[in-house]
Amino acid sequence: MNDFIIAPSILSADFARLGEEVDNVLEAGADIIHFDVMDNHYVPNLTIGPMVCKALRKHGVTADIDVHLMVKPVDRMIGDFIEAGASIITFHPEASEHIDRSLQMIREGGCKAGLVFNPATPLHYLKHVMDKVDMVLLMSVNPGFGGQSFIPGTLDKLREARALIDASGYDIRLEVDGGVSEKNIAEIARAGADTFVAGSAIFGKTDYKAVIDAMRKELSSVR
Ligand SMILES: O=C(CO)[C@@H](O)[C@H](O)COP(=O)(O)O
Ligand SMILES: [Fe+2]
Repeated sequence: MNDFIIAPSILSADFARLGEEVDNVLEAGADIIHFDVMDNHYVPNLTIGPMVCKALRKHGVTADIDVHLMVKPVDRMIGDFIEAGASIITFHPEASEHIDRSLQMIREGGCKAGLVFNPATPLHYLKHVMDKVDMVLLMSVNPGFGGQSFIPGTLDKLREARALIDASGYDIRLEVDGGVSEKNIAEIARAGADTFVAGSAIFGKTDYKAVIDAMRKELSSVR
């Protein structure tokens, strides 16, 4: 994977033209596709499931699909998304009865595994599973909706997560999700993130390439 990864969240795409939207954003320079799964139980919203992931694969999408599970319980969805062609599957530790088992299920299915931390969820869930995660995802908004404002306290939490990852010696990506735009992406990268989810900042504009290029320009000043 690239040093910095830009992952547009299709939550803000036009669902009536989803295949075309995904093609267009990849053509515009996105690295992977962020796929938000909400169940109206763990979070107060309802979105898309494994059938849509499978349909994108059938449509011809070959880029990595980064599935962010906001569902409870999680394990049944893990199997379904492995089967549907997910590349990365992340879940919220509070939503799993057995975090270690859920992580193992993801890797055994051939996908990369990750844990997602809400703004108020402590990072201590990572302590005993560092060897089983490929991705740590910090939410910079409360999960459930696109278009919210970045919570500034996430920057300190990113620094804390970066230190834990570096000290572990494992190859783990640090992703941030919520309120990311070309205006704050450099500051977020300086705090330690290497993977950036952006929904409304990209799909809310007509020229996806211009936004992604602007993000890359900002990131080039960081490393
Ligand atoms: O997981 C979520 C929201 O729960 C996100 O992936 C959002 O879709 C990000 O949207 P923006 O804040 O970038 O508009
Ligand atoms: Fe997300």
